[in-house]
Amino acid sequence: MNQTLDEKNYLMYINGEWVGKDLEVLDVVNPANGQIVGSVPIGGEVEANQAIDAAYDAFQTWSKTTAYERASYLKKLHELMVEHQDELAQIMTAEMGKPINEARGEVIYAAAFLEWYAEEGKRVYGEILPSHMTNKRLQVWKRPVGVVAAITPWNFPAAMLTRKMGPALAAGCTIVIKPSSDSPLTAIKMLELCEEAGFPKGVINLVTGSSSQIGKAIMENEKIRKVTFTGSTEVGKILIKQSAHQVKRLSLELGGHAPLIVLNDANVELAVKGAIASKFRNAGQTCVCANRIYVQSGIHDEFVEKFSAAVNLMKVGNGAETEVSIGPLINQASLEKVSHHVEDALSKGAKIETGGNEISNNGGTFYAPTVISNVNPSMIVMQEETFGPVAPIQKVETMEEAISFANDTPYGLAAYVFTDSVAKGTLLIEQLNFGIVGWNDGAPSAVQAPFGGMKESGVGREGGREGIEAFLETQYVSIAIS
Ligand SMILES: NC(=O)c1ccc[n+]([C@@H]2O[C@H](COP(=O)([O-])OP(=O)(O)OC[C@H]3O[C@@H](n4cnc5c(N)ncnc54)[C@H](O)[C@@H]3O)[C@@H](O)[C@H]2O)c1
Ligand SMILES: O=C[C@H](O)CS(=O)(=O)O
Repeated sequence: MNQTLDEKNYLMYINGEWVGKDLEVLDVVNPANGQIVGSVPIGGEVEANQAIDAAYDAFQTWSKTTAYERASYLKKLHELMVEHQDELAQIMTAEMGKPINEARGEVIYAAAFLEWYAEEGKRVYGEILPSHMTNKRLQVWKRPVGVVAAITPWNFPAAMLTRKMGPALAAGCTIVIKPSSDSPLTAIKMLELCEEAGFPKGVINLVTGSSSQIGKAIMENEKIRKVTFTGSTEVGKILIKQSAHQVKRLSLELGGHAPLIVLNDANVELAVKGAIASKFRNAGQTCVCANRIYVQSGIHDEFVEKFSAAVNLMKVGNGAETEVSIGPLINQASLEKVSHHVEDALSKGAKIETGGNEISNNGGTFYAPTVISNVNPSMIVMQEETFGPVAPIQKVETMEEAISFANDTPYGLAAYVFTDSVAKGTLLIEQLNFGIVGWNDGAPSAVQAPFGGMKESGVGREGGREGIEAFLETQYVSIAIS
């Protein structure tokens, strides 16, 4: 079934059927101009449990297929994503504002998880253990954990979906997906491609609507053995509490507050380029983007000047225009939060180097790419996730001072260091409490690498070998042979 972008009413996908046409609908709004680009059914507990039942029934068969059979479906879906790259990117830009070139890149990055895990599923090895007794044989098996619920955020609507779907399906699990109500259309298009790829009914299901009701059903239905969540730390903590009564397996990819450290011996041009790449991706609405920048005093003024000059070249506008590099924030609440962070910083002595203002443009929620200097730790922008195009810069005297400031946060997702000294870079990595570190690299994410955070940035990893372990249970078997 093909629902083009201009069709207003999209549907959910449960047990191989497009359903929900009689339900109340939720409008999806383009943040660049406030126009409605589609509507989705407001599903709740009933629809969520129908999807869970379908996934449970399908698991009985899907879990018994070979990794090679499952890989063939995943590779077909990968091909379809690449084939439909432009359409997926246009839907993504229309519903959440990401500049079209970034959206196109996300589609390919997202598809890569399917291709990588299609192969990784074939390498889920067990073990034969040396026995301690002549009459025993010891084995270790890896089993699919069961029915998985995946709850995804709005900011990377394709990649956060395939980073879960890929390993879960490759491991032999079936899945119920709940996308963000801010960006459900990308997920719906993905399910159309899943249907085209020929996945058996019930293996992949999509429910849209009330996050609290759908979440309640997910956390209360015993058929769900694993919940994989990507989103804010606040919601992650709710899910941790809800998971306790059934000891549901959880993977949590949560919020971040990345420090970016530039030492005196850094290549300044490279540091500026890396800081731009990290900070302004998706208009700063990225979990791993630099949220605070610490620059050593010896090159501070040069960095601020060159960084601000580069930011001034950025074009703000509707992401559908290829020359636009900064799209809108996802909604009015996000715009107000970003404004509040900047106003708070200014009230505490920060200086605007460039930007610092909302942009009124055709009804969209735009904020100018902004650089503020003379910041200090008392400012909200240096403590809470801004999730916007604001780069606060604090001058530091020593590397040790930078490390102390960098680690002074409940988050531990990503950090960035720019130095050409192997000794200093090594010491920085060893002392920074973050799950992902870019050394002279503002864009470290890769499908083959473990992605995830320490402290309140999450539990577990997605991507890489660890990413499929999240969907497996280990079973130890002791066989007495006489
Ligand atoms: N660590 C990562 O890999 C990663 C990746 C992307 C985004 N994020 C984080 O996600 C946040 C931005 O995404 P967001 O605004 O969509 O986050 P969010 O926490 O508001 O929502 C995430 C998902 O959870 C759902 N949800 C909300 N309340 C729920 C509840 N009570 N029960 C069940 N589901 C519920 C939402 O509908 C959405 O689908 C930021 O904090 C960002 O740092 C982290
Ligand atoms: O927003 C969070 C994403 O996980 C960022 S990335 O695309 O994985 O780098």
